[in-house]
Amino acid sequence: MTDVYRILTINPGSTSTKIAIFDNEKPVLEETIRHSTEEISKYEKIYDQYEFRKNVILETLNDKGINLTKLNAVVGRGGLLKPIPGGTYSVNEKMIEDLKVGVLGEHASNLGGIIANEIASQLNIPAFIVDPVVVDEMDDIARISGMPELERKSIFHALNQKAVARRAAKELGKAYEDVNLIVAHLGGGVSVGAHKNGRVVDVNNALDGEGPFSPERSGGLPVGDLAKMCFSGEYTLKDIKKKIKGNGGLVAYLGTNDGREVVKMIENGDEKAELIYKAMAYQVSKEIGSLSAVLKGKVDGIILTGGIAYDKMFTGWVKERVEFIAPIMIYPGEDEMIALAEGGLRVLRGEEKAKEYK
Ligand SMILES: Nc1ncnc2c1ncn2[C@@H]1O[C@H](COP(=O)(O)OP(=O)(O)OP(=O)(O)O)[C@@H](O)[C@H]1O
Ligand SMILES: CCCC(=O)O
Repeated sequence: MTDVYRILTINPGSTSTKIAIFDNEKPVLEETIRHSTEEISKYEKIYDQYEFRKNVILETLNDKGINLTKLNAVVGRGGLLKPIPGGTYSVNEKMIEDLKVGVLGEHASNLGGIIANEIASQLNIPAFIVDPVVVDEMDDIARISGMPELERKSIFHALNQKAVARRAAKELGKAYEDVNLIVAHLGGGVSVGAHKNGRVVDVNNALDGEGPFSPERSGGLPVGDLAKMCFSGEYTLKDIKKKIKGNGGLVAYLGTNDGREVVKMIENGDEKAELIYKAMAYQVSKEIGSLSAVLKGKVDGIILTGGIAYDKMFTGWVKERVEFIAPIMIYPGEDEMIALAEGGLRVLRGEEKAKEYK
């Protein structure tokens, strides 16, 4: 009987691949392998990066003297699969197929399950993914957009949102299933979710033009004007998509996706930077307010997380607008690596059965 489970976790992001080794919940290795634009931009599709990313992971583990045969499981961040409820999933053939083709689109995390599976199958141990970006627990009422051809989709920072929500529930002395929380993940993308008794019943699609604008995404837009722009003949579909995701938000207004740069601009007296950064906080606050209506005002806590939650000026602006709703809890950064390990551990310990992706 194994007391200590050793788990390798893999989290591929747009500019880095994070890996970690955990002995149960204890991290024994945490590495962020950065990828330069030159390294990444030569690959047309996310799947084309597979060999490159797998090799840098294996080289890093080798350099750190990690004996792979001691691993009990490999857990990857799941990608743009078909919509599924939250939880831990065994990697299977169907999942690999969908991740390879990018059944719902291209995202670096599509490689998480594929690489986890490759490493695990060589070692004859299980491979899992946990709470991928397509976790979909939305209420049916939240799917209605106002245009029957377009259904709202749940695509968000599910892994970190669920992890910090569980942490907050614990701090409130309750089970996640017994609380109502609003979680705002403030990263390169921004997602704000209503967690009602353990289910994310409404959340903005953080990848595709919904919710607040973010460091590099436009968020929701005035649609009539957007439609005119699309048919003006000045832009291709690719141009417009890039304006929504990649070159939107802070990048479009201020030329940077780095919140720390914006803070410096404001400290140097840049009034435009202050207006735009404040507008981002204003939109995040409005989104939180709208989700308080989703939860009928019964909100146990509002959680601010992600990289921008390190910035006290930004969280202060949000706090002053929404603290009348519920207590504010700030968890800067993300808990993604430990969340991956914990998802694997719950299954290895028999506390939860791994779900099957169909
Ligand atoms: N102290 C800080 N002050 C202001 N902004 C910060 C600070 N630390 C990090 N950030 C900003 O947080 C953002 C990145 O957040 P995070 O690392 O959560 O995003 P990501 O992992 O790249 O993307 P995503 O969370 O959307 O997957 C960047 O704009 C970064 O500059
Ligand atoms: C949508 C969640 C992940 C991201 O922002 O890239």
